[in-house]
Amino acid sequence: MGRLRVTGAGALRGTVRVPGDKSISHRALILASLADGRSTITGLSTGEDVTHTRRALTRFGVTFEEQIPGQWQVTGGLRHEPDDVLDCGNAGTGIRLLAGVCAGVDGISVLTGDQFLRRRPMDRVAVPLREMGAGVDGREAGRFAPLVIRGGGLRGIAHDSPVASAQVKSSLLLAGLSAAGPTTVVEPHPTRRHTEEMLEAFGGKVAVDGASVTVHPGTLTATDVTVPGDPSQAAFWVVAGVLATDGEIEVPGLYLGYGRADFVGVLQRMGAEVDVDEATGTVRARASRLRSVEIVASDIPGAVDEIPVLAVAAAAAEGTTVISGAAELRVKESDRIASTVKMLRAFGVEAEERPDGMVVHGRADFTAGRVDSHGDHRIAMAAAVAAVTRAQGDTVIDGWESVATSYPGFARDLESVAGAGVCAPADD
Ligand SMILES: O=C(O)C1=C[C@@H](OP(=O)(O)O)[C@@H](O)[C@H](O)C1
Ligand SMILES: C=C(OP(=O)(O)O)C(=O)O
Repeated sequence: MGRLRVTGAGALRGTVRVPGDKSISHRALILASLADGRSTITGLSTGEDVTHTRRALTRFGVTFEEQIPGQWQVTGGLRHEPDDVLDCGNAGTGIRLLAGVCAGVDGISVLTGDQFLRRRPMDRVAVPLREMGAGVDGREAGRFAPLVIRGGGLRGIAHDSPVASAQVKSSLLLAGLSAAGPTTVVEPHPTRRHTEEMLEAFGGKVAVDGASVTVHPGTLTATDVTVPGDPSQAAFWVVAGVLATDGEIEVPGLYLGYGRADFVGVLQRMGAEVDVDEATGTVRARASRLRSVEIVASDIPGAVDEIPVLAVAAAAAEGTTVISGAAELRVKESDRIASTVKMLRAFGVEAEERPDGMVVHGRADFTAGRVDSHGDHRIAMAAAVAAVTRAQGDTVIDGWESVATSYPGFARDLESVAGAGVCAPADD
């Protein structure tokens, strides 16, 4: 198992260019595959999740050619069932969005993933896709992958989603492209709008009205997509800049659209010196004194993947932070309520689980610890931020290899802001 040793550093300074947005990358690959003609995608995420989605799409006969690093030419026209099992790796976004695609094509598709993905709930897409007319089966009556989908002959539905999930919404919108009649999804809280935004760019007919989205069936036309930087990855550097004794970090070129950068507002509520330049998509962070905050249900959809690193910020704040309305965290790559609390405790922080969140008691310094990522990239990266900014001594993070799912160059970027030698592979 891969391990990373991280040493504390007083100063964290510089500019970090994060990888292309993971959510946008999955969608760019899928929509370019469905579209007729050739699309060029520039700045695609280099993470393994997105690579799995690209490879899965080749099973449908779509071709991808990397012209220069990060720039892909896609020849779309996906119409037929895949010729092999689709391995989605660790990617919840990949499997759920592809399930929608598979429901829309005539024939049989089988989708699976790694040991973590096979534990995550799939009934949230299986149930509405069945209602649209697809046959969806899987382990435990379709609750878990591997999933077997018999696609084609769909009808549009109106789905009241019990969970605020952009993956569920997107899965149904993708299936809806080939259904008879419009498909509407209503969410309990509005979530990120990448699928809606990109469907429009590819000539799809989609209408957003608050928490309700409707797609009309139709074909897509190839277009070129430039993938902006991933705000979820930027969050690690922003929190690092805020927590460092001497911190000043900027992250340019980010997607700052709806439902993705709400972590900035949460940090500002905590008293962090963080500002945003919308024109250049830049977020800048400076070392700040933080106070505790309440993070509630309405904060979650726009900061869902940032909760582990926001919990690290809370652990360094004065007072007690309560996070609620975040039960969805239990069904991510790990149970992120349990794994975040365990990670904080490994640094000597007092923290408790709640069924739908956690309580974090802030303290001035962390003790260096040994942390387990639980196979979860966001826990590993949040731990690295805690270790480099606040821990006294060296920290070893077990399961560091999970970081490759979304941010293979994270350790290199950490050295670029904190100094060469601040982290290194560990043997013990
Ligand atoms: O649609 C997406 O790209 C994503 C939606 C979120 O998941 P849910 O839809 O399950 O909330 C998020 O956690 C995930 O990292 C990416
Ligand atoms: C939850 C995540 O991704 P996914 O659901 O695509 O596995 C994530 O990247 O934090």
